[in-house]
Amino acid sequence: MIIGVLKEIKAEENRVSMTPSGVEVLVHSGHRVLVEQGAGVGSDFDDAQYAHAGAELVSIPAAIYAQAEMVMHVKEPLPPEYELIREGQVLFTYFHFAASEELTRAMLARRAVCIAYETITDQQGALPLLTPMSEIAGRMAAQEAAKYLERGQGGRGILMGGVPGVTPATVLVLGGGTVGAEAARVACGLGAMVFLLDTSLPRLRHLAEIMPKNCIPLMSSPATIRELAPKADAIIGAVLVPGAKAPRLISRDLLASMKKGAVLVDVAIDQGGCFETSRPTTHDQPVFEIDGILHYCVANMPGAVPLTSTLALTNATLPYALTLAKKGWQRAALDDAGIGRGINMAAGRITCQGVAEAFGLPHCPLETVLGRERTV
Ligand SMILES: NC(=O)C1=CN([C@@H]2O[C@H](COP(=O)(O)OP(=O)(O)OC[C@H]3O[C@@H](n4cnc5c(N)ncnc54)[C@H](O)[C@@H]3O)[C@@H](O)[C@H]2O)C=CC1
Ligand SMILES: CC(=O)C(=O)O
Ligand SMILES: [Mg+2]
Repeated sequence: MIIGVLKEIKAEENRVSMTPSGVEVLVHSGHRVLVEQGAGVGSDFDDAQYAHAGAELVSIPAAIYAQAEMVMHVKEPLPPEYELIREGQVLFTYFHFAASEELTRAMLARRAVCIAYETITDQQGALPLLTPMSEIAGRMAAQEAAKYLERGQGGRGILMGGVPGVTPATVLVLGGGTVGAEAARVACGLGAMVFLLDTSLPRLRHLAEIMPKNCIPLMSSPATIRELAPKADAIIGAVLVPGAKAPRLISRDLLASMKKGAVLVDVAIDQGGCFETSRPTTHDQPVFEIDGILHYCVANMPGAVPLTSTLALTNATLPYALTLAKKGWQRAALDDAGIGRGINMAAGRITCQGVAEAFGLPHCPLETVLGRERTV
């Protein structure tokens, strides 16, 4: 298969979808890998390393879109790329379609095969291509909350851990999955008092066993959120219903009950955000203020730590890229239902229910598309 690795064009996105060592494995498995010149620079990989790994360096992204059967990215395609995408071309990247009707309609119109890292599942039902970036974003979320709580950054001016004799910050984490647990762990490590909310009782039981004593796992409910939000110095949004728009857990009205200079970090912004007042921001201007509350809503947080993120991402994506390249997407999806769950769109149809529901568009089961594909 011909595989394309593009340079990311989203603001301050320094990751690349494949390391030189990943390219080497793909090439040794018999595939051609076209890498855009300079694609790895932000992650400290130069063109010579990719050439040494067997990649063909290409200067124009359009030439990669024209030749590659599978294009790998980190973030979703942006408007300048839309018209380069060919019918039936496999795009393998984070899409987060439920957050963008424009992207959804554009990919449908291109009739691309969109395989979303974030909805592929493994045999335990976990999200193996989302998890490493969630680990990073979760840890970062606590760091960013600590930073923006500083007075000079616009925050309340409270130190996460306090000091002996002085109360630490109170942190409310909504969602106790990968992001939430990592955020809570780092906030606890800094010494904060942490409330970690989830709707899954088995998950709360597990969290109660593994988290430190200054973390209190609690059942999430509107009443509990209403009770804790006014006490919080920082709230971290970390909920997920895979493929679907994030549930809205903090309304604008609730902001009025919160402390001025408190910080909201909406990690779930890539699925539309779990605070009513959230809108996506970028690393060059990560925060904005509404009703005296600071909002941090960067949709590609791991892009800020590319030396960690690119390695972690390739560790997770490479086995899937190898399978897709070897078998083709149809066979791969038939053999592994978890890969099938990654296919959000194919043949001009939406095959992920959450995405279809987000915009009231028709859903077509993947089996139907595969049946059609098999007969053409
Ligand atoms: N902004 C960024 O740069 C990044 C964002 N993310 C996003 O962070 C979000 C969380 O990801 P993960 O932790 O990996 O997901 P996860 O699936 O591991 O955890 C989500 C948790 O939310 C819980 N949940 C669902 N509805 C809830 C509700 N109403 N109240 C409380 N808890 C609820 C679930 O039970 C689950 O435990 C996703 O939207 C993901 O895409 C992940 C990485 C980077
Ligand atoms: C998960 C995701 O969207 C990111 O790492 O940017
Ligand atoms: Mg997870």
